[in-house]
Amino acid sequence: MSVILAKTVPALRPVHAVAIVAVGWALVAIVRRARRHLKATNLRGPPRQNLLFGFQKVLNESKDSGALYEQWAQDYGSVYRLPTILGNSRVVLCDPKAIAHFYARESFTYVLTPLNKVFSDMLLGKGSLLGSEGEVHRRLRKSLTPAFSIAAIRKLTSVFYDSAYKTKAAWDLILESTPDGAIIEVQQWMNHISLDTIGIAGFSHDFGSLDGKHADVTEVFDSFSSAKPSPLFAVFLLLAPVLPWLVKLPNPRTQLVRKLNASMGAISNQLLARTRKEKEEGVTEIHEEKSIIGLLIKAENAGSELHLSQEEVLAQMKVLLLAGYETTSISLTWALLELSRDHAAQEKLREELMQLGGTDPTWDQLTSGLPYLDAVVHEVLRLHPPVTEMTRLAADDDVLPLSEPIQTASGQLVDRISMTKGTLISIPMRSVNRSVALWGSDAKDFKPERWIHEDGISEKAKEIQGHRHLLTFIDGPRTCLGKGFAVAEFKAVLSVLIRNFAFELRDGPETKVDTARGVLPRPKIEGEDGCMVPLRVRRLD
Ligand code: HEM
Repeated sequence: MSVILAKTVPALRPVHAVAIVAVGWALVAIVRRARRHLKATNLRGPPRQNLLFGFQKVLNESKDSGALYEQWAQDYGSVYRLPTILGNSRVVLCDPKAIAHFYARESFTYVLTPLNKVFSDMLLGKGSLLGSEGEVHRRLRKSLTPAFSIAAIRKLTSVFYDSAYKTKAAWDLILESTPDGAIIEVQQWMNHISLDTIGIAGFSHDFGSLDGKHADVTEVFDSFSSAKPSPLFAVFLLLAPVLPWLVKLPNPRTQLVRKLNASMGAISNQLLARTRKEKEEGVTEIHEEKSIIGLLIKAENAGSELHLSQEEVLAQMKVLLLAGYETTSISLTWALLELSRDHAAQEKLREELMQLGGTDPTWDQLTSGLPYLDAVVHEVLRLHPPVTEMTRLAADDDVLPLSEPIQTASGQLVDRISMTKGTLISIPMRSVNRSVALWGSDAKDFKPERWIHEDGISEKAKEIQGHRHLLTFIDGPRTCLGKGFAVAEFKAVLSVLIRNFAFELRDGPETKVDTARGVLPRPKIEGEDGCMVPLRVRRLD
């Protein structure tokens, strides 16, 4: 019988397999589209101009994708459908109520896209907070949460100041012989500050980068901004939302991602081995129970409720290195840039800090006693969120409420929209943070005062949920776990630098600032290579 079958049924050739996959894919797409037509709100949106890439190419190549998202929101309403690659589309949410609804359901109804997962696994390995969802995400997050309580961060204040004072000492040395100031590339210094701070605060390890020690990991981070993606990789990136495996194909950018993973893994393994050994030997004072590494090791040995596998422990170490390093150094660099552009704000901040009589702000002053410092920090976080947008996949059908009714494609006014399973949803955080419709006509300006005056923030902006009505740390179950840490570090470091030094743009007030693609977008001077931010720094005695 089997001999007869072998003779009569032709073998499946690769071309047939590809055809079957393609037909299957097309069928799924047709069914999904039919469901969407029947069940989902028929949203308006810009008409497809490029059949292959939709608007994805325009967005990937744009220097200010936030402005594009904002223009479409003006033209088509605060929730709209955006054509993307190969006939696909995503729904863009700019409406505060819809965004709050979305974030409240993140990790369960709205889940990571296949591309999110591929990137996360390539960069951090399997089992990271950033690459997990649902109950697994909840368990991983719970194991780390005690390290980020107010009491735990308060204890770290001296670590933040130590990093700031090491920087001050190094700059004092540079400026000793140049009373009129010297040009200092501040971005690199902010990288050193955030790396050494997360090393000591999180892992009881001094990377020593502020003391001039070389850390492999910073070198790999740095190479991201100097490595231009090849034209082929740019095409892969465009197609990746539909064909995520494309980003795994060998290319210089992917190699860097893997190198960063390996480099963060090597450090994390070293730190874990040392701490495990110390634990065995009973050296408890080095890793307090509530420190990040202490908690991770505790979870590795915990019962089933919180247990973390070795792979998960390692992945969390990498998440914290990445999150603690990139985002904070980018924010500090933007702060120095904005204050170099706006001398009045810089002077006002200095005056507020000087009122403390030459001492460093206490924890209470850092958190609630210095309104202008608080205003500068939140204005920088509003204008320059290091993570600019995110895309997720609807795992279920859902109905999202709206703050204001929108018009559908058939002209109907609706105050809620229906969305079907399988829909891709994007939140353009940077665009919403800077939206004129929400923040008013001065939304694009650096204006710390808006955080101080009673009516400085419009009622519409106040509808945005999330830390201080910003989407910078997103919101909901995945909201940044380190936001208290980040804001306290940001304020402590800025308070020391602004009290002791004056900052100006190297080439005068007209200097144009651009962004370079690092792991995340980083500021740089327009027309210059890499991502350097050279400022004229002067000592204030
Ligand atoms: C200005 C500084 C920072 C900004 C703007 C920021 C922003 C963000 C954002 C947008 C996310 C969500 C990412 C996603 O789900 O795709 C996130 C997650 C996270 N951040 Fe931050 N972050 C900052 C600093 C930090 C620091 C200093 C730490 C730790 C020391 C940290 C730890 C984390 C962790 C652990 C997560 C994952 C949370 C989860 O999935 O449950 N972040 N952060």
